[in-house]
Amino acid sequence: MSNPDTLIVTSPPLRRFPELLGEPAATQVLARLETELDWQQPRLRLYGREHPTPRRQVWMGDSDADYRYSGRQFSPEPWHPAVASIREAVIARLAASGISADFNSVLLNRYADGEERMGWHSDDEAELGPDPLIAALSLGAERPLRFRWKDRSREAFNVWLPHDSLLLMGPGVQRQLQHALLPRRRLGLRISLTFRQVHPLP
Ligand SMILES: O=C(O)CCC(=O)C(=O)O
Ligand SMILES: [Fe+2]
Repeated sequence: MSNPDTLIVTSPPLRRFPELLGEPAATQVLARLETELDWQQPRLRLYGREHPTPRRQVWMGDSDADYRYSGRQFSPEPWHPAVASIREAVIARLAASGISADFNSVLLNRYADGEERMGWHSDDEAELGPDPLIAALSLGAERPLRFRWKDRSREAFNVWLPHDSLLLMGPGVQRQLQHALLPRRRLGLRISLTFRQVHPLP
């Protein structure tokens, strides 16, 4: 079988699929997202002080998929056609593995270099429901996503995310683990697209 996926953790399910889009499509779409999206750098409040987010991001999705992230409310941008077709490719790849998923929104993260990063968190906002399924496509520089268990007696681990790989965080991952994209030296541009299903709160 070509493109076998790697089961990193069985329970809760954490799985990496190589080559979602193939070349040259993956490299072309990276350049397109880099230039065509309106990348934002919101300021974050941390320990009572404001800091620029150490990366840029775009929140995209269906118009009713309002979302809170790091204490901020985001209204999604409309689907960019390239992102809409990536969403279809993600859903199709998961379906081919017997996983039924739908996504009404995506957070795109742009890390210009190895200094840019994302701190420890779980994607456990109420809008995502109790057991979200999140699928993350990585484009550009290969970096590790670091995972640690909320039960700190278990060992933390890295998941390396090569260009064009898809990481699936299944039910329970956000409840049991946190993840972070830690700074690393000498790395170039990376863009990740983390697809989610948001259930707007009443
Ligand atoms: O850039 C990554 O791979 C991680 C992104 C992430 O954790 C998120 O969007 O919640
Ligand atoms: Fe996350």
